[in-house]
Amino acid sequence: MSDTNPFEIERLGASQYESPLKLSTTKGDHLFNFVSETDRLVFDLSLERYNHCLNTGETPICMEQAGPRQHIFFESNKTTAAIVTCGGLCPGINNVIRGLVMALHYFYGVKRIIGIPYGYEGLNPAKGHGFVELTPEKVRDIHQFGGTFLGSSRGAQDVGIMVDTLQENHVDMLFAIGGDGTLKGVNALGEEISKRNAKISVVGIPKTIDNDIDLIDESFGFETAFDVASPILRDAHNEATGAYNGISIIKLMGRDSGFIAASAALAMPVVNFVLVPEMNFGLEGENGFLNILEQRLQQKKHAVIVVAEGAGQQLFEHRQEIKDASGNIKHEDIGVFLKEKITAYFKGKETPVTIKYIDPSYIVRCAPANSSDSVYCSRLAYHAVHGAMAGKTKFVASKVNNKYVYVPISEVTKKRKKINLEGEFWFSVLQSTGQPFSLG
Ligand SMILES: Nc1ncnc2c1ncn2[C@@H]1O[C@H](COP(=O)(O)OP(=O)(O)O)[C@@H](O)[C@H]1O
Ligand SMILES: O=P(O)(O)OC[C@H]1O[C@](O)(COP(=O)(O)O)[C@@H](O)[C@@H]1O
Repeated sequence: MSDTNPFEIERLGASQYESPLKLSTTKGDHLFNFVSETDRLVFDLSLERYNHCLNTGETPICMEQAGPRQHIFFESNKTTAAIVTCGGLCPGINNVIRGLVMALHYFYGVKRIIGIPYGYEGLNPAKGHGFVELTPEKVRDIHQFGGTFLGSSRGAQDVGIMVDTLQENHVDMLFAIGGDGTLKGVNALGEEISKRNAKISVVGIPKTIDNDIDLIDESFGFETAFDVASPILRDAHNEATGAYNGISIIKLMGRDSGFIAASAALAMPVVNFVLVPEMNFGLEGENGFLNILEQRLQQKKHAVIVVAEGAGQQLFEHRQEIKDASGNIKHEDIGVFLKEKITAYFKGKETPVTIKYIDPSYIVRCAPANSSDSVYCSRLAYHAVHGAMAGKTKFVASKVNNKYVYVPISEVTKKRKKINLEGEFWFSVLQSTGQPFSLG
């Protein structure tokens, strides 16, 4: 946020050009419904956040209504835009790329759009990836596919070198599609750009299937993730019921937050246990997971367990902290661990069980976006372009309390969003599964 007014989204300068936006209809041309620049709002605090601010005296977060501005900062036909995708894959990345290119080209007449290959690595010339020229023809069909058309990467790059690359290539605006790490990167790029007094707008479009970005309603692709996971759970249930004391264990992604596992279990209510990183559960003893599972088998003769990859890490005795190239902790394999523990437990009791272990993590992550996410991705992309063209910088385009808004990047990277184990969402999961409130 700017030093002068903590409520404002940063701007590169005063908007100077008339927006070229027009909508043609058979009834004649009419202008877009522009969002007034004086309509800066501190709005959309949830009741929970409102109470938090009241109790702590914290300043409410400024969000601006997203949408086209009548006066824009960049002269469209002299503008160069760049797009980069970083971090793990997620359904909908290609829809966002496509939406950005179409909006830049058709809404504003931006002629030069470059794709940065392989994440922030592509902004380091030493890596030799070059650039990809992006046109409407090139991106026309990419929304039909999962993954990212541009490629992605993890790992730190020198911020100074990246800004050098942007300046040397006359880039006016950079759109970075990524999660927590990417957005921190956008912020760092924005700081360096300000130091150099350069007029480059940097914009984040939050992406992660873990749905762990703070403040925003949901990250795109998250809904597709549990949509894709649902039939897998259905079939895992068929496997479990097809054998006497059948147990299916399905591992889903969720490094620090268990939203995919919990939502998938609600979407396909055949699940009996959901284990998420937010829980601190034990295996042994009367209330331990193994005993509760045994009771379940005695009553129903089958069980379906969904486990998020970051769950139960406290159960590993000699845990080594291994990190990926970006510094994210790589968790021990809780799925395989549970399978072994359950096998050993029932063997010790001479109880026959049939265990099926299913890990669809990467299949879920690289699926194409479903219709609902496709709508969301297009709208996010259009709003990101409107904000950048108006000269706003260091913001994310997103949806908060069901409204499209611009939020200062620094506000969404302060902490990760997690399931509130005292909240209605988690209680619904417990009610749906019949799982006890605490395990062990
Ligand atoms: N504080 C930071 N400053 C600059 N770049 C960062 C920062 N944190 C992460 N990055 C970079 O952002 C990229 C994506 O981060 P990563 O954590 O892998 O994925 P995600 O964006 O999905 O969380 C990586 O290239 C990483 O080095
Ligand atoms: O194996 P990879 O590609 O490093 O990714 C694994 C991680 O990526 C995710 O899918 C998403 O993580 P990011 O938000 O950091 O992109 C996590 O659920 C998972 O832990």
